[in-house]
Amino acid sequence: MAGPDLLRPDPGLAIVVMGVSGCGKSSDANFLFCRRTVAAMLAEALGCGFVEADDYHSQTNKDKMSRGVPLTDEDRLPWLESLRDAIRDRLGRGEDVAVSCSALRLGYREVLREGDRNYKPGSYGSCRVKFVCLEASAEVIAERVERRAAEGDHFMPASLVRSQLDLLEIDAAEGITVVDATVPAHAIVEATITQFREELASTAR
Ligand SMILES: Nc1ncnc2c1ncn2[C@@H]1O[C@H](COP(=O)(O)OP(=O)(O)OP(=O)(O)O)[C@@H](O)[C@H]1O
Ligand SMILES: O=C(O)[C@H](O)[C@@H](O)[C@H](O)[C@H](O)CO
Repeated sequence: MAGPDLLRPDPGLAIVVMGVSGCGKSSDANFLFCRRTVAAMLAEALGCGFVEADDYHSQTNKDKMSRGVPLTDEDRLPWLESLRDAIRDRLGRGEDVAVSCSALRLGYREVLREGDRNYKPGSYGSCRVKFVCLEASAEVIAERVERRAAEGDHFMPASLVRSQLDLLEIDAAEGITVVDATVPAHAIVEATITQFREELASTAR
């Protein structure tokens, strides 16, 4: 007879695609003429939910960024907490979820890791919230954001790229995989699924 552990649903896994504005979290992978994010492609491949962090910003935060003023930690906290709650919701139901969020600093990622109710600060390995960081040179990022702003496609101005790059920090102890943001989005998605295959709840097996 199955023991209680076997009757419990698999715990879900949250995979956060992170990095500075313009790194390609919302890459230009065109699918049926729609712009798809790496995280959205990941969600589709896994058959799980998708959370786009930009959708969780208050209008005040968006207006501030549009004016070329970087957000402060105080501006970001309620936004990060709402993302944490969205992650907690999915993991609480035993579901996987793909998230697109800059998550530039360790402190910001710690808020998101609290989406795993069992998370103990610093136990990165056992946390059900994982991060994959897209990285490209400052020149590549600036060029992408300038082009995107010129196309009138996004509220984030190129003038904020420097502040984004200055904030980005990853602690080696976190064990975050840093991915070359100039490779095609589908390759990033495939590598990410391979990396987390064992930990994913019910999909991509
Ligand atoms: N692999 C790529 N090769 C070439 N251009 C890319 C690539 N990935 C993204 N871009 C382009 O770079 C620009 C910025 O990318 P994107 O909007 O995905 O960034 P982002 O990380 O989602 O930024 P933000 O956090 O500001 O939303 C877009 O115009 C996109 O088309
Ligand atoms: O923490 C931040 O400074 C912001 O969240 C930005 O990263 C934006 O969300 C994003 O880059 C614009 O789309």
